[in-house]
Amino acid sequence: MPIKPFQAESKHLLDLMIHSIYTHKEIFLRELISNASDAIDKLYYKTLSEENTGLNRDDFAIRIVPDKENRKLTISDNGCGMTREELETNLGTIAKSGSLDFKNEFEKKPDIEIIGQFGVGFYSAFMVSDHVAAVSRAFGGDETFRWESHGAEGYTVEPCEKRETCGTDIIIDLKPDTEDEKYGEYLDAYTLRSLIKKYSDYIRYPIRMNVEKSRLKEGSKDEYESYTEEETLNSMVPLWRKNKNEITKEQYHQFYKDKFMDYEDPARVIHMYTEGVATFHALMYLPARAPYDFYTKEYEKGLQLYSNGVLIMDKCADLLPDYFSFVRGLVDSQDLSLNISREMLQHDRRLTVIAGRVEKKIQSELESMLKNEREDYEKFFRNFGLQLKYGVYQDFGAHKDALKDLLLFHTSAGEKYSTLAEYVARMKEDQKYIYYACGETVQKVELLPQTEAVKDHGYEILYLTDPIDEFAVRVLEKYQDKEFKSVSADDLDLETEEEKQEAAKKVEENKDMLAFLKDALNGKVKAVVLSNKLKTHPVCLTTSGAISMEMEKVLNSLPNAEQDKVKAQRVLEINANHPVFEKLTKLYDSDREKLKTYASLLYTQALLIEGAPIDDPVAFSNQICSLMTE
Ligand SMILES: Nc1ncnc2c1ncn2[C@@H]1O[C@H](COP(=O)(O)OP(=O)(O)OP(=O)(O)O)[C@@H](O)[C@H]1O
Repeated sequence: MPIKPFQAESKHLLDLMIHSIYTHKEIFLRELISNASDAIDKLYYKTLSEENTGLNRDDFAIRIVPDKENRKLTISDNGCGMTREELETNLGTIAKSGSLDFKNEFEKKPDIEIIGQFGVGFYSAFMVSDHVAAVSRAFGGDETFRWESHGAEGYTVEPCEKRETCGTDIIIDLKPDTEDEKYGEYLDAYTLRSLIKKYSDYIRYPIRMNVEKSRLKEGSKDEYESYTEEETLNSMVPLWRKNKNEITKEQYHQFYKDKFMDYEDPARVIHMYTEGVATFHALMYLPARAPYDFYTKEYEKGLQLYSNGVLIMDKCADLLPDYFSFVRGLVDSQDLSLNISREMLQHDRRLTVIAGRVEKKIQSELESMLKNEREDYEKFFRNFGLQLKYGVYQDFGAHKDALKDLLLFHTSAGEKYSTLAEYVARMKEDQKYIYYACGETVQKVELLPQTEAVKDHGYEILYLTDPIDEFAVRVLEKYQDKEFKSVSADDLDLETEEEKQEAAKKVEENKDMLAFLKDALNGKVKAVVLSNKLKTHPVCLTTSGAISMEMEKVLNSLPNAEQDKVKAQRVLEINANHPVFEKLTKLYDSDREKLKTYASLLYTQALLIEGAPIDDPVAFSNQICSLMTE
């Protein structure tokens, strides 16, 4: 029999398994049992959709056969089985949808993380064995084939003695025991039983094993005899259908990690049962960190949908609003028909009711987390807060009321995150607005000259550092009747009447020079004005109209922004109390050519402070140099 080589990725993975120092080798059993259960599931679907399959749900089972004498462990199922071709493609290659991601991640991680993250499936058998065989007969097929491999060099497939029913036996020869690893333990009934309880208790088909027992000999009072009896080792009740108080935290977490391929425990478990218009169980999780593809187009949101314990859809997107797309989990309802099509499902009123309940539950869990486990919530928010902010903005603000209290912001008050309610509670008595300032990072926003006057009044400022933030705040408009106001707005309303009059006087006195500066800037700004925001800095840029500088940056960075670039209407503000201003007024009287250069310099400086691109960096540098050499 010629040995066929494994596909490159498979070989890589196999090598990893064979030389694994992974401490949880026992998971091989879970992986093989879950494959067996998947294979039965596939066949079970057939019994639902096709008539006269001759199959009966009660006949389905997984069998574990330990053979101590020959150091073999067999995991058998009477599921769909595999044809010769399927044995080759399924076991000779990594055909999983995640294989590409696997390839990319492969190089970077130690084996522990790979094993945990990808649920390496069938090949995990090679962690405990040097020789693995799969004997399989496909449903509807007449022949049985034997796939076998001694490891990374390749595998063979050949016909063999016919199995009685369709299904697969995975036969593994356990490695010899070493000082550190007692592979023989996997033949021990006690070990097998506890591993199955630990990892595979919720498998929906019975996992059976012949167990040695002893009993009093008939007619005897003290003589015992041993006998074997087949026992079902798993309780079969899906975890989500059990009572909360019967489930340990570890079980919840293990279930999550197995099912959703995460190697970290989840941040939170949400388990609910509802009766009434829609009766359903839901088991949902907040991941501890955003999946690597979460903020990409590839990420698909959705909950698994079960009808009475049978999976009918893997990612039912209609069950989750976009702003909760990070939630992983499942919904199981007896009200939904097994054969319901995707199209029909979308219009199913019960599904809408379920989605509504699920959404409310997630919201209230997040609220309670924010209130009672602040640190956890902040960690959650760092991962997924962006999604909530998109939610506020989405659909013209339709969901803003549900989400506004879940938002956190950095503020000028210190390092801690703040909710809007906390900000408002701290507002000074005479403070009319919720002030905000935008920039790339907290450090950069902190340095913005525009924040000077607001801070000078002792008012706190929200620091908006994500591109979506300002859009979200604009959609919110108000919080507890307090309007949001950008520190760059021209109507900050911070001055007293007296200060206002004085400012108006100064504007009047300098209006010709301001008009000259504006002209000198050649259409780059809508106006040049005397600032009411600056204390120590000479200039800053603000905007008039709906588009701010930050929004200009965001909108122009969108993929389709190439043709119609958005431009904020810029206003150059000058600090009349700064020595530079005095210089400007002098130049207005003595050297207007030079004043033009100064106007250009000040404008470029303001752009730099704002983190906006400057038109001509070389000209700017030349201007500075000629000033230096004057
Ligand atoms: N007992 C079995 N009966 C029928 N097909 C099987 C059985 N075990 C494995 N297979 C087939 O081999 C394929 C590869 O199995 P493997 O465990 O490596 O990956 P997977 O089950 O697809 O993914 P994962 O285990 O990571 O969820 C399966 O997708 C399935 O088609």
